[in-house]
Amino acid sequence: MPPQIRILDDPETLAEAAAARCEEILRRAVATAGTAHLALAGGRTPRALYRRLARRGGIDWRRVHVWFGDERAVPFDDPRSNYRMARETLLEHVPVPPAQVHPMRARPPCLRDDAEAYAATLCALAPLSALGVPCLDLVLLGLGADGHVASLFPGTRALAERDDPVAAVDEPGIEPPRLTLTLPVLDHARHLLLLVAGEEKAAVVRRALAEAPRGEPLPVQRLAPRGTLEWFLDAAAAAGVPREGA
Ligand SMILES: O=C1O[C@H](COP(=O)(O)O)[C@@H](O)[C@H](O)[C@H]1O
Repeated sequence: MPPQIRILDDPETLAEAAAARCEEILRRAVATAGTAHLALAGGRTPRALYRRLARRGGIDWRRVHVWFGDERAVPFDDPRSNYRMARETLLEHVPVPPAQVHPMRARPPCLRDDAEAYAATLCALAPLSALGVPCLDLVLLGLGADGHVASLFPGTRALAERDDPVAAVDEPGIEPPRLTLTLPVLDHARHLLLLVAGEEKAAVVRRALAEAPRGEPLPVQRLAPRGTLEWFLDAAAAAGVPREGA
């Protein structure tokens, strides 16, 4: 299925539209399966979305499992922690049972053990494909200016991981080290929402969506989703993307 691209006027409108779409997907998953599995993005872009999601009344959070797409190897109270950001903007404002929130522990020098432990919990609680890959209902992603999604950075080993659902990202140039979901898990999600805002992302968005492929594909271009992929862009990030009818 080709990606769907939605261009919203500004970050606030983007957050509102993405919140409505998340609510719709989570409601449908709960209605269908009784439980929904959601993976959160970190970084700056999703904060406004999480604040809006916390205020929407249509999600039965008691039936949602909350996972993380990636995490930095910092304590959970560190300002760089994706879990801390999600807790402050969303999780402490909704009635999700604590046992259904699954922060990623990333503690060097045990990063590989932490990756294995997270993968084991994910595989135990989420539905699995015939090949044993976790199938999450909704995975939220951001996009780095270098084209990274989750913590799948250009040129890193984690980007090439095809077997393990969770990988350690501990290589020169990545500071602090991280844990990340891998491409097979992202590709098996029923819905991927990619949120991108700000003029500093316009060049990477243009390269990913509007330019002829050149050189090594960006991490975001390595996505091969079995489900839907929806891009939510604000006008600044979408500056180089041709508009329909333009
Ligand atoms: O490092 C990260 O970056 C991406 C993009 O973050 P943003 O601040 O530019 O929105 C994010 O999706 C990822 O979770 C985070 O760890």
